[in-house]
Amino acid sequence: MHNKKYRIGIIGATGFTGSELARLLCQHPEITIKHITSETHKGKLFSDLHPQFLGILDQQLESADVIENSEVDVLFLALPHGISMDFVKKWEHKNCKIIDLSGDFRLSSPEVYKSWYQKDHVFTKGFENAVYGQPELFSDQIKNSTLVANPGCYPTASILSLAPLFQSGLIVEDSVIIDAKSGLTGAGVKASDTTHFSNVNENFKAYGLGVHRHTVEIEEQFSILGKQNIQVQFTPHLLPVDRGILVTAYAKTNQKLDQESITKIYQDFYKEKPFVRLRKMAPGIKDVRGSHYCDIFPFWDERTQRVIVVSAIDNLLKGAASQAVHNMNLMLGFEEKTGLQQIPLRP
Ligand SMILES: NC(=O)C1=CN([C@@H]2O[C@H](COP(=O)(O)OP(=O)(O)OC[C@H]3O[C@@H](n4cnc5c(N)ncnc54)[C@H](OP(=O)(O)O)[C@@H]3O)[C@@H](O)[C@H]2O)C=CC1
Ligand SMILES: CC(=O)N[C@@H](CCC(=O)OP(=O)(O)O)C(=O)O
Repeated sequence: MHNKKYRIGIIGATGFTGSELARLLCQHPEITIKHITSETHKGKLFSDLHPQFLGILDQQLESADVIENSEVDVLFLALPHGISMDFVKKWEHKNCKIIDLSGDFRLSSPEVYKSWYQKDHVFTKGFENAVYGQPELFSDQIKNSTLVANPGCYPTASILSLAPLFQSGLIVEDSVIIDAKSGLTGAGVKASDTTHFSNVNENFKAYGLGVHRHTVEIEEQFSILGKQNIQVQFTPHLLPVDRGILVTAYAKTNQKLDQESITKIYQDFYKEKPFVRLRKMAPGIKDVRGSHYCDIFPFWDERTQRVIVVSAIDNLLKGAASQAVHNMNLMLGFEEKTGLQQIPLRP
């Protein structure tokens, strides 16, 4: 393992996405994990915190400060938004590629960031070279980038659900409604009232109505694809399951379509995208659980003359960690599927 070529650091390895990154990267043939960090648990072994790694990754957790003078080829930031930007700033002059899993560099400007995250950005220069890391849309830019802003989980499922229709110019601009549901790991490893067992178990509720920060992330990407300013109605919901996101997206089109034509548009758009699978019926979250796949079913409703697209991802993988590894593969010039061919875990 130690003669592998590329050295990796994971900052924030104790969180949900950080430990998923470690799981994927342990099995990646081209890299070696040089550093994994934690502030709260520094000094402990990773496998003491996460027993599933016993005998596989018994590496010591270090403080992020300690590794500042070390050399790595790729640094993954699996940190809360508002904190990642400090690290990007600190590592600016290092000769290493950064993949940030937070929302700190996903938006178009520090001003947009401030209005949706209610926080001043401390590293506005980062917006000049950050690339939005959606491999199905921006693989050429990702290949040449040094700072990738890994997309959010809801945005990944939402953007992939309607991208082919926006790109084809077929969507009526103010008609999009995105109804999204996420498993609990989307809320991070720290327990809260929202994630308390009795508040979640056998419950199901909407949150963030009209104000969720992923709304603007989705709108900005649709605006790029559709070449006009797009607004969407986006409502997230909390599902009482560990992992998974299901998006149901509704839109009006400016031309009459039918099932055959809509299927063809999606087949053409995703024909060389190995991790988007087009389905013949609506997918469920278990169909993609534990994998890097995004399953999509585009449906034309002849009666209402509306398109309904259902997409499913694993929020911790295609919505975060495996998407970050996909971006790393592109940035380092590996075959894009390397280390990412896990078969979904059912039942
Ligand atoms: N969960 C999900 O489904 C998704 C998450 N994301 C994004 O990915 C990022 C990580 O998410 P997730 O893994 O869920 O988050 P978690 O809350 O599970 O983990 C975050 C980790 O960051 C570390 N951390 C917190 N504060 C600091 C700090 N001040 N300095 C250094 N380290 C710190 C903590 O480790 P320690 O206390 O050990 O130092 C913690 O384990 C977030 O920005 C999130 O929004 C994106 C898409 C999906
Ligand atoms: C279920 C749940 O709480 N999900 C999180 C989003 C997941 C996430 O971490 O997204 P970012 O990377 O953009 O922060 C939320 O709604 O805030």
